[in-house]
Amino acid sequence: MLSLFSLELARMVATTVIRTQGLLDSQGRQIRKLRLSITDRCNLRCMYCMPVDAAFMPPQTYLTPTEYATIVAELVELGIESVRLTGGEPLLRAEFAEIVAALVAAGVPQLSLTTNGIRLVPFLPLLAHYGVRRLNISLDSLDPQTFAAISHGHHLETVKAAIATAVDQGFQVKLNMVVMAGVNDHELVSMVEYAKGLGIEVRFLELMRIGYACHLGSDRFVSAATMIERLRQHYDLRPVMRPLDSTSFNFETACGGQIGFIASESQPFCGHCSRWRLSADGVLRACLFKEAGVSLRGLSQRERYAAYEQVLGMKPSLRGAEVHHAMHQIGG
Ligand SMILES: Nc1nc2c(ncn2[C@@H]2O[C@H](COP(=O)(O)OP(=O)(O)OP(=O)(O)O)[C@@H](O)[C@H]2O)c(=O)[nH]1
Ligand SMILES: C[S@@+](CC[C@H](N)C(=O)[O-])C[C@H]1O[C@@H](n2cnc3c(N)ncnc32)[C@H](O)[C@@H]1O
Ligand code: SF4
Ligand code: SF4
Repeated sequence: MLSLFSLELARMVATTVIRTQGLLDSQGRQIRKLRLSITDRCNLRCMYCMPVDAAFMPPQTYLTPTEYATIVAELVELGIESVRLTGGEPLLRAEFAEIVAALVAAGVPQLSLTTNGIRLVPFLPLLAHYGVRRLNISLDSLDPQTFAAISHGHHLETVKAAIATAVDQGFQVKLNMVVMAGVNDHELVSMVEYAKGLGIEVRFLELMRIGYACHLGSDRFVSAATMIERLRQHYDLRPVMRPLDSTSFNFETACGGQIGFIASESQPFCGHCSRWRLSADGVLRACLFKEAGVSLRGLSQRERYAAYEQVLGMKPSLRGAEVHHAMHQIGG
């Protein structure tokens, strides 16, 4: 009886702390960004993300739009300032429009989207209506055959058309390209030129050792330092100031255009990490590279606040070397 009482008391003290201090962890990292995966399914099969015969969660395990809104409203109250919808491919989620509407109604200050772009164009009016202006679009190659070899889909023209339309309509678009040796690393300059032509930022991602990517040999890896060295042969790169918790570090070129690098392998950015992740089936995680998380499904409000407190203590100081859970299930 006494121990139950002590447990309850500890829970009350803990939740009082997050209610007053917000989501500040013991290493001084303030959690202010949430990556929200709304499905683990995808219409592509990128060679570093999932196998062709990938297994998916049953859709009935997904949180509902109302459940997302309830959780996100609580997290906004605790200091979450921005929510990025991701997946899997978020635009495949049947209730996408309802989720966006529910999140906006829940008071999310900034809502953004990471997508492969295939189904983007019909959603642009909805996104504009709800003020979702920041779109990160994945584009790993400008060559149709390489694009298909990486993604197992023949959608290069559709994605390029979606990028052009979104830019035309005033969305703030950033491109994400995962760079792999002997696959697409010869396209760094052409990607910079393509982005420059559209007046948008391109970010080159190091291949991370997560989930299905662990089956790729280390000889596929290209470090940001190598990419920069190659790009410096073509451009004068000037460093640009970025927020401390930015995933990328950026440069601008003398001829305009920003180039960023997401160097999670060679230069992990955990010291200032401000992100949590919520998977489509409701598991809240403190870190992309940690299997462990806490399921929020079916919890009462009091239990959820205790779960937030628990997750606050789960972010490592540094990421592990690799992790085997699937990127598309965690919310990449
Ligand atoms: N290790 C690690 N990688 C991350 C983290 N957040 C994002 N990334 C990597 O960066 C990639 C691109 O992220 P995006 O979805 O474009 O979003 P972002 O860069 O976090 O967001 P913005 O800064 O708002 O553009 C992800 O797919 C991951 O590969 C993180 O917290 N840890
Ligand atoms: C998992 S996807 C989800 C959103 C959407 N389907 C897309 O591709 O933009 C988010 C981002 O994760 C990146 N990604 C996935 N696996 C990765 C890996 N092993 N290393 C680096 N980036 C990876 C993708 O390139 C993409 O930019
Ligand atoms: S990276 Fe995105 S588009 Fe590619 S398979 Fe994974 S979820 Fe799909
Ligand atoms: S590896 Fe984990 S702690 Fe490090 S930046 Fe990514 S999510 Fe944050």
